[in-house]
Amino acid sequence: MTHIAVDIGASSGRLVIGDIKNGKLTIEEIHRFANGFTERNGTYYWDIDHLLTEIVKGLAYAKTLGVKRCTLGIDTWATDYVLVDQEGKRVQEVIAYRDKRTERTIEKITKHISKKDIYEKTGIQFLSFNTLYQLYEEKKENLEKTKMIMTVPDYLGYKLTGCAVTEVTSASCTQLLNVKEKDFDQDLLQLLSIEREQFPPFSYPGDMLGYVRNEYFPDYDLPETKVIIVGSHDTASAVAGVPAAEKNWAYLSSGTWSLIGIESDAPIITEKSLFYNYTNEWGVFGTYRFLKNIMGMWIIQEVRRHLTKDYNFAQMVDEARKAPPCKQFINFNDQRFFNPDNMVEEIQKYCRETLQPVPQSTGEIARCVFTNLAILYSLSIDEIESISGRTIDSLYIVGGGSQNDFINEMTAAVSRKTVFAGPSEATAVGNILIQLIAEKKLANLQEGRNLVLNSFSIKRFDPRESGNDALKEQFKQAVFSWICTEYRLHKKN
Ligand SMILES: Nc1ncnc2c1ncn2[C@@H]1O[C@H](COP(=O)(O)OP(=O)(O)O)[C@@H](O)[C@H]1O
Ligand SMILES: C[C@H](O)[C@H](O)[C@@H](O)C(=O)COP(=O)(O)O
Ligand SMILES: [Mg+2]
Repeated sequence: MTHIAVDIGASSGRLVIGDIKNGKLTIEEIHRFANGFTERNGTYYWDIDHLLTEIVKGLAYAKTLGVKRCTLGIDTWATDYVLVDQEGKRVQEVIAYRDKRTERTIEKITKHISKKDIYEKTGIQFLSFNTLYQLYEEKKENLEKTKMIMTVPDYLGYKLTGCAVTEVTSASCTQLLNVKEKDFDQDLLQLLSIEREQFPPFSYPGDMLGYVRNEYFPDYDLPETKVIIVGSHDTASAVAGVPAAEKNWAYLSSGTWSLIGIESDAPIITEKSLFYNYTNEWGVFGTYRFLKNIMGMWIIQEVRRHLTKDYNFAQMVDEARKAPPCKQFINFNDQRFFNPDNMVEEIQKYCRETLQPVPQSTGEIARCVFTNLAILYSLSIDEIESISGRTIDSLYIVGGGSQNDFINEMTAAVSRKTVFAGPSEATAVGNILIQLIAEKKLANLQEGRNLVLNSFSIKRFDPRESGNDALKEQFKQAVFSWICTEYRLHKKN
């Protein structure tokens, strides 16, 4: 039996075939496609039909490779949802989380229920685009027409199999689940005038969803495909794919977003975790992903989009290395960087406002982005250690961003932690691990993680290496200018 992962992030999607051969986990990307949102009449939308078509195309291609039977797992980004009416049709197109409709919604909702109460109920970080806030802004007539509210990965599974579920790792990111009651929180649903029954029954990683209904796709010759529920939230699958063998490790799922955190057997919901805005997204097999969203490679993706010359990401790293040491601190988690019209101009404007040198060249801007992301990662590790009481010995960076050795080196240098980088397709790898466990080819997740460690080349960055001394000097400069920046910002306000 072949196993295929569908991993769709904000910038790209891919189908990856995986299996265990000669004691190693082998993966092969068989189909990759672009993802992204477009603006129509002032609203940002995903193209969900495009994503479904690309999944089916990838399955048809697998058939041409000789795959007659397979299992399939689907993971995507979280928080966005699909409204499905009585006939099984979409009530409206799928709005993207970077849409501006929820810019002020947290303020509106916290007039009815405090942040402290919401956090104590859900343990979920406050992101302006959480499903709770999106549904608050949803047109009432749309919700009245809605029979089922589904997250994006659950909707894709439904369109393939006809089976409707609410997978818990993705559902937890809605900020609607009561972490003690392990179900949707009635107070929050009431605030939205939504019934619990509008969400399909829960499903859990390792459950079987159903078979792809080939009759739904008469134009394609598809393998017999059994869909298995994985960590439907891509970050849940990414964490599952982290090749950690020892204890006291943290992860950084580095893609469009940087998700940095630890795996916990219980939620961590304290005054401090609320203050630093950490979340307790549900993980696979009853774990919790205690983590924080950092703006991530979105920043460099948007910088790249506004450059006059076309660079690939490896070239941007080369340009950064050639540039002089970074002389400015930018808190890229500032909401102004969430979806500005022009990221290059926004970065330069921030530096002017905070009386810092303004980066001009591609290399200067790229170095500024990478340097400041590494600082934010290192600060987060400090926060995680302080909140959890754990000592973090190593940071596993996985996802596309794990290929950025400039950031890997810098993060090791300033965090003083050993950094392991890879696999870049950890999300797809974790997705496949869960399928292998469901198919009894692996006993448990640790066996899977050990297999990943022994199957992929994982780079190691030691904080004590001499090459990092120069970096530490740069960081002293950057952190000093950050302190000055924060002071200037507060003085200004
Ligand atoms: N060769 C590379 N060198 C450095 N960074 C890279 C490279 N390839 C990809 N990246 C980084 O990985 C990011 C995409 O990561 P990925 O995990 O595929 O994102 P997502 O899942 O959000 O679509 C890119 O935005 C880029 O910053
Ligand atoms: C909006 C959420 O925070 C987002 O889903 C994030 O958790 C995530 O899934 C990031 O995935 P990418 O692969 O797009 O970085
Ligand atoms: Mg991703």
